[in-house]
Amino acid sequence: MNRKTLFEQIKQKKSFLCVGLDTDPAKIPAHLLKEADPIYEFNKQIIDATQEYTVAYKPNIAFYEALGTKGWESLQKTLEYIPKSIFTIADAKRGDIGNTSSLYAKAFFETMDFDSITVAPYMGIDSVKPFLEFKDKWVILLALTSNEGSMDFQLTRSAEGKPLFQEVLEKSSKWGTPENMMYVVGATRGEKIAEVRKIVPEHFFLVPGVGAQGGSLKDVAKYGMNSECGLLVNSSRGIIYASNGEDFAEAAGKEAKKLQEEMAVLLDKYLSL
Ligand SMILES: O=c1ccn([C@@H]2O[C@H](COP(=O)(O)O)[C@@H](O)[C@H]2O)c(=O)[nH]1
Repeated sequence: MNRKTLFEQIKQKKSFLCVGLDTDPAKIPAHLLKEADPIYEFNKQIIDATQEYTVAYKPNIAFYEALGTKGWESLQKTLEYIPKSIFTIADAKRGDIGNTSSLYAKAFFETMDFDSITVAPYMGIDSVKPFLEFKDKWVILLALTSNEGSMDFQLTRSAEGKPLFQEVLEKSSKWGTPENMMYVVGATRGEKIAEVRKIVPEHFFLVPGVGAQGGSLKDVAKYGMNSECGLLVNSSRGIIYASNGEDFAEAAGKEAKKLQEEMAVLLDKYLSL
């Protein structure tokens, strides 16, 4: 999917919500466990209940690969079930020497037809470039993550006082363009999002950390929105585990709707959509 189509979807749905499919067999409702593929059945019902409110789905690949062959099958079926108008993110956090990255790109962009993949920047340009060679596919590079440990490296400063995340943004933004590269920026970092926005004014940000991790949607919009929205805000557990009873899909739909309604207000406020 290209940037224009993504922005059209955001305007049409008045939403920049990404629903995270972090589907854990230990957390899905008991009545689904009798199904042949409980993970797929859970995802299918979550997708049915939330697709009206969301512009992206983000399966976290760890939850599927931990289950071996069956997990990969559930992932493939889930991907095929997601409507083509909705942006898909393989949250796989890959990146390796060039020839290996080429095969990761082939796995997620050709063998599976994801629109985008999260990539770690640590190994540098040759580990990222192979993902950028696919038309209308996206690299979502980790820039400033939502976890505590982001302080260990990302926020440490060079002798000149520049934080590492700034170096990553400045350098990597020359590898691709705002048409094929986004950045992960955690919602838990509040006003830091403004610093990132100054360095990369045009790029989309994938923003995890609202919901279960406590980040503020209002702050994300205030500090991060640009003229084409420029945000995909993810919530995983806050939506998909809103209930663990038979009403799980309905409860997920309600949570997604609540976030979409807040997003519609913020889009009106900052973009007059
Ligand atoms: O900085 C990051 C990068 C990725 N994630 C991922 O996003 C979701 C968040 O899930 P919640 O349940 O909404 O907290 C999850 O898949 C993480 O691996 C992140 O949280 N922070």
